Amino acid sequence: MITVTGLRKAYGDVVALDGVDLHVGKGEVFGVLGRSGAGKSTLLRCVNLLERPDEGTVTVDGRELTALGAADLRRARQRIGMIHQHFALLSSRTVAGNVAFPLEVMGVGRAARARRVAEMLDLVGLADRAGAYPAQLSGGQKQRVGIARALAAEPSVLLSDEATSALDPATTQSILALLRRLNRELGLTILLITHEMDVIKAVCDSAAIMSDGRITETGRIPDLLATPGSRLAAELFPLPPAEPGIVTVALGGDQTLLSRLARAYDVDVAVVGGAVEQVAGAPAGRLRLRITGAGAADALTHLRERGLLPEEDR
Ligand SMILES: Nc1ncnc2c1ncn2[C@@H]1O[C@H](COP(=O)(O)OP(=O)(O)OP(=O)(O)O)[C@@H](O)[C@H]1O
Repeated sequence: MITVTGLRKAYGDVVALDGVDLHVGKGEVFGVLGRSGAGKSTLLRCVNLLERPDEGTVTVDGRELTALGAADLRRARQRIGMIHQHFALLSSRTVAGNVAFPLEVMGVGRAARARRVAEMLDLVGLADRAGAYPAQLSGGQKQRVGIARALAAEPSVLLSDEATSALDPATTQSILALLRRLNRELGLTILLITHEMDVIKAVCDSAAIMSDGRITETGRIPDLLATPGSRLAAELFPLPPAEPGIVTVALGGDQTLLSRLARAYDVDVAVVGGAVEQVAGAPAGRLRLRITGAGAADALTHLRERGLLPEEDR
């Protein structure tokens, strides 16, 4: 749905993007994680061409944006919604007026606009606040307005620029849950940038780490958890150094792995440490295990062959 190749962008001597390749599949929630200054915002602004890259291509929903002229680009951009850290609402307009704004720009008629605004406010749970002004809303409500506005023109892609960074933890979780629901119900593809691990854990199917204008790691989160030396896995699920005789097992979608292992190989499996949490709605993480008994070596071979011993080769 989003493909970026060889993206470069410099501001004078500062190289913000240094050859970025990225692919976000249709219906995926994809998170780009990185420290301040890594180039995340620049990447997001290049994806909808608010910023023109010096080199490289950006393709969204089958159209190469970097090859379009101004008028075509304006139309293509309508298929890309965006939400912002500080909401970027118009303070002189009501909630309904803010959501209607992109539809007015597109020339949608009054009746269709009103219908669509009501539908969007219903979708984000703000039907009763249509006449309120942004100053009368909480941060979470403001971001819901931002989301309703971003989706008003029925985009296929939503870009999220640190959308929960200004919100408290409980509100953050409710906004992330809303994004996940919109992803499921509307099939919306979401590309988000964040510096928060919890955001990645809560909503993302896939993630990339960005550092100094480059993507250093990318993949589906369960795959990264099973990848030797993965920095993302280590940051998502930090574990102390392993002791001798203890193995680290990646836990992905297979929740009955350990009981089946114990039955099949006649081994005892002791959990001596680990970090497991809900990742995009399913349990995932890493476990530290001591596996003993007659079939221990075969059990380890079974895990190794399935690529579930990510720390073994390090
Ligand atoms: N308009 C600009 N003019 C000059 N330099 C810029 C501009 N935008 C970004 N930069 C520089 O490019 C680099 C990457 O910035 P960018 O904002 O993309 O990083 P980021 O990962 O989003 O960080 P943050 O989370 O702090 O916004 C930084 O060194 C930044 O100072």
